[in-house]
Amino acid sequence: MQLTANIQNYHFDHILLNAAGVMCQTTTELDTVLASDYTGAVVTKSATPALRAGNPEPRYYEIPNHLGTINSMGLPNAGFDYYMSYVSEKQTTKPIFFSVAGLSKQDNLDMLHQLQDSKFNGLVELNLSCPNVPGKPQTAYDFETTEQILSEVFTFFTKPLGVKLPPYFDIAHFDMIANILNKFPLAFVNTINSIGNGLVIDEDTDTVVIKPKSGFGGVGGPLVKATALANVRALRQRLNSSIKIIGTGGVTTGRDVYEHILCGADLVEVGSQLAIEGIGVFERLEKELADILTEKGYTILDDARGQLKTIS
Ligand SMILES: O=C1NC(=O)NC(C(=O)O)N1
Repeated sequence: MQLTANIQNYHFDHILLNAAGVMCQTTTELDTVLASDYTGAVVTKSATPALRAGNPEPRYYEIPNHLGTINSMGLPNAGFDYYMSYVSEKQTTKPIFFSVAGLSKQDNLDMLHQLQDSKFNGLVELNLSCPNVPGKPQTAYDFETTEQILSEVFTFFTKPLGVKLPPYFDIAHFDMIANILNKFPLAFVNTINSIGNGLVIDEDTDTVVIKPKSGFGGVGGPLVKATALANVRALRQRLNSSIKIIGTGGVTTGRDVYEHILCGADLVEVGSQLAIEGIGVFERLEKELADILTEKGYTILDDARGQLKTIS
């Protein structure tokens, strides 16, 4: 079974990888994802210019009954230079995605200038959708600002760049963000980030389950799958074919991976379920996906990609 994908001249022998934020904050975690025989790549924790402790704990919670997760990490990370030295020294045949999440436009421009001027030969993910920095909006919900940032970025950035988007919930917004993104030579779009500012209550104590922002946090896992699939499908239908799609959100089984592929995803990321199950999730998901493809008569993944049927 051929389970491969390409983004520009990057080839992926496997289509699964971690979602930024999960199992990617330290060199040990990054090495663990890279070393797996069932991942096609790794993405770093979204870096800010300086090291960040992030939000106060508790800031992560696994919702009972396998419903998913809620988090308000607040971009804790070892700082841009830490990840730059990791990617500069790392010998690997697997592509690396370097994720950046500046707290301002200037932060993002500064980090992208450093990446542009560096020897880094992987792909860059501009995270425009973190919902958990108190007082900061999710940039990609502001269409004008998003277009302005991308306009400035592409005056100098020539390496493969993609954006990590928040979920959209309105067809008009799918149209608006796609019209903006199609103006730029993006290598990929990664959709979705967690569904921002959800609220989960502990049924024993009638208390919120995370401390930051009085309990409001990004929701991931099974609870977000329908929204994740819709965003992959809607953007695939609207974006230029040169812009590849990374599908993220709600993946706990090979069937979920397959549904992201049906909607048009080229690569599929695993966040909550990786945090819950550990590195072994990738082998399980790939085997389950391969079984589904075989059952449906496919021998290569490409033939299933985008083949979602509608009702005529
Ligand atoms: O972009 C992000 N999405 C999340 O759900 N959480 C993290 C974070 O809070 O650092 N960042």
